[in-house]
Amino acid sequence: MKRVPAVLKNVNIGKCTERWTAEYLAEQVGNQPVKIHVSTSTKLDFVNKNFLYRTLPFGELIARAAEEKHSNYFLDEKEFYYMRSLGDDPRKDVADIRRQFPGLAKDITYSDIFPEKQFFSSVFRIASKGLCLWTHYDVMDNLLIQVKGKKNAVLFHPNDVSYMYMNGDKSEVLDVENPDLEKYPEFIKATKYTCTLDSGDILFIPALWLHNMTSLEFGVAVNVFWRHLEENMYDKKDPYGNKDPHPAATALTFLEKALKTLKQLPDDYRTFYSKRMISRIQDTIS
Ligand SMILES: O=C(O)CCC(=O)C(=O)O
Ligand SMILES: [Fe+2]
Repeated sequence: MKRVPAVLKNVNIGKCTERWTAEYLAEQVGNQPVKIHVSTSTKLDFVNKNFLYRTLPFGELIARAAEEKHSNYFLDEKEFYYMRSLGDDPRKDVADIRRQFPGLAKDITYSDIFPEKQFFSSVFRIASKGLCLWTHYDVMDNLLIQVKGKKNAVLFHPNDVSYMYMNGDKSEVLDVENPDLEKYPEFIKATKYTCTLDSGDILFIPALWLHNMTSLEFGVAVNVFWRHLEENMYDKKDPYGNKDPHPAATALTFLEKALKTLKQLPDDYRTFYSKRMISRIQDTIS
């Protein structure tokens, strides 16, 4: 399989496309508590933390995420909601819709695009209309199944990562449509790939491709992550599927150590040796 992003249309994903109305979801799942992000802004900002973590009964979350003005709210009658499902023990376990939402899992079939033994997690996602999740990368290959609601997706090739002002797995450029180019001048060099997903569409997001999503309508999605590399490459304690593969994580730690070590030198020497290091790294890039 060619590992480039693609939108798959007209794939049979089961009964979910007809069944998953807000009412049906609430009825099937009931009132089990779910962790959510709540914000008065549509653009979640992980730098300035413009959102709260809260817990709601699932039925209540669905009702609120499907409406635009709320009579019950945390911050404001027009607040926005985002749910990303978690594992049984969120610090250790990965999300698996078959375990946390068995009443819904029966309605969705993901195609046999990868062998079950490479399965990593399946994440149930609910979003208010308008909500935009920050640009980030995941370390697994991913099928994002947009069951209900239109969604805009923006993707960037992994080779553009140096223009993305990364902070761990997230980009500090929060508004990729109107970026602050004084603060992020290199971002202009990044190529944006965009698409709109309709209800029932599937987006293939290969590992390391940066992406962000904006829900144009109340959105219900399930995404499935699976391993592309050998199992032993991945961090065993990675509930979100965003920890860098072992060799990458180790190399990044060495780099931080190297930078700290160079600090012992006066500026002109540090610059000289930094440039030598950059040349060595440059040589390894294919
Ligand atoms: O659809 C979303 O809200 C985010 C999806 C995402 O980041 C993913 O599937 O990896
Ligand atoms: Fe993602």
